[in-house]
Amino acid sequence: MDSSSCHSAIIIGAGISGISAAKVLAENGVNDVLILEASDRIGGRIRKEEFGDISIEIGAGWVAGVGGKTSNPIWELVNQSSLRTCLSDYSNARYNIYDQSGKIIPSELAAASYDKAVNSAIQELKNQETNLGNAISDIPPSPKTPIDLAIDFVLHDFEMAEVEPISTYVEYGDEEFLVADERGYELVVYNMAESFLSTTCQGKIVDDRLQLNKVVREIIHGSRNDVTVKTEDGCVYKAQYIILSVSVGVLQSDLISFHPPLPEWKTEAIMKCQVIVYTKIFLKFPCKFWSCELGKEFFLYAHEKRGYYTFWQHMENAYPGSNILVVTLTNEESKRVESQSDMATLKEVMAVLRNMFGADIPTATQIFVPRWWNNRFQRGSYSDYPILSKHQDFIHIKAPVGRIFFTGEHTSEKFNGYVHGGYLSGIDASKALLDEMRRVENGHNGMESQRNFLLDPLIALTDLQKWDDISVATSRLFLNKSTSTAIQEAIK
Ligand SMILES: Cc1cc2nc3c(=O)[nH]c(=O)nc-3n(C[C@H](O)[C@H](O)[C@H](O)COP(=O)(O)OP(=O)(O)OC[C@H]3O[C@@H](n4cnc5c(N)ncnc54)[C@H](O)[C@@H]3O)c2cc1C
Repeated sequence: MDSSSCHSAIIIGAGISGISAAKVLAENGVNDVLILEASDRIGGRIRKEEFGDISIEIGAGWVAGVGGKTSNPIWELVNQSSLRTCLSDYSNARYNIYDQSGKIIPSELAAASYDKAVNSAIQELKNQETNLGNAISDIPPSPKTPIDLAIDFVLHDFEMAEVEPISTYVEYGDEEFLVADERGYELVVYNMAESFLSTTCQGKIVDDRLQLNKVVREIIHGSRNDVTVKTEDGCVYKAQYIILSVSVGVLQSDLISFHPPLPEWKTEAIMKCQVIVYTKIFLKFPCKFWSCELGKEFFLYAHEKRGYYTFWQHMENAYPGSNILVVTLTNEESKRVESQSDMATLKEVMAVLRNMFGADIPTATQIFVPRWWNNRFQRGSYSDYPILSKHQDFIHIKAPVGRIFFTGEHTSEKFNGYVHGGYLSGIDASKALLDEMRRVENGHNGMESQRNFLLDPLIALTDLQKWDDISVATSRLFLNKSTSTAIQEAIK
């Protein structure tokens, strides 16, 4: 498959959404798909690394949402791949809080602080809902003490479902299973890819339809018949359609330029979406010095700086005898640590651990600090929408622009931020593309198909009643004259 041919579709990105999209197309007879992936592997944010004789998950680690009435599709894929998993019970974390002198905070105090944090989060949510955010009397006091800050961090940065219902847990159940398997969580993506791409008997993918190390830099989508994609190494590809599965962090960056530029409604939706940086730092020790009793897997460190090496997990349940601890940072702390040397981070981490467990503990022999923020193919860990996000924001972030379809976890209204969100969004995007291909095949001309693409976001603008308003919207969509005439006819 050379770069001069025009493919039915090019999929940009080979994370779980790109691969699930490609699989659906292949299953529906669209076989001349080309997948362009910037890195040297598939899986994207599902990624294992060898560390201290085990496989660590530096990206997604858990199947979140298990045990409910409906089965999480990722849980099914994990089981079909026979991946070993381990139930995570966070309920005790709030009672395992160490202060800076190594004392465990009494459980009554911890429970009271937790209740206070939940109540104030609920109050804050009510304020937002009733638009009373400015009423001084209703603003809950912000946490100040180390224990309140530690609990606030866990409640908000770890999406504990006590405050508002989270679709993942409502729909699929509230259990979480850590993938603890040498083959890695990414096996799910590899198995999916191998179901439609050729592989060697050693399981290596050798199929021209997957091109690794292809960094897409430019998408030219002005033509009415095809789209042109240019990569960093100077290659040019053409396709009838594009499925763009890069993260919202990448869309917010200048890695890919669009000619003509994306319409304003699309760029607004992209820029509105928040990106969370979530960093799991792995530490290998010559021996254990922490408790491995039941209910002690997760523990917290209370410090006057919010999120300063707060959330800890030992890996003995997942990998007995591994002597590995994991500490999780988010957002500003993640960015701060990404910008310093691993040795500087090790020094900070050891000072924290010595505060908790005493001066005599051994220094870690290995450290692994993932850098999701500085990775130009990610620019963050996952999307996060404000609790009261509008349905319309999701419609816009997902809506196609001409021949470009959008997918990825950030396009999933219900499950953004999760592996299953990425997986399901890939299926959705391909189904939408297949519908469009069928419409064209059934004799609708390009104009009508274009009209369908462009009406989707218009329909979402529910306040648009009059043609005047539609005209404004069509100009925002960068329509040419003939296409806007088609829309005018369509709405008569
Ligand atoms: C640290 C961390 C922890 C997480 N923990 C969990 C968890 O426990 N449970 C859970 O359910 N989810 C978790 N997630 C979220 C989950 O990993 C993601 O939601 C999901 O993997 C996203 O898949 P995707 O296909 O949408 O995007 P990606 O996996 O990011 O795929 C996009 C692909 O596009 C490629 N790309 C980018 N730019 C270009 C370009 N210019 N040209 C070509 N290719 C490009 C990238 O290299 C990447 O392979 C976590 C994520 C992170 C980072």
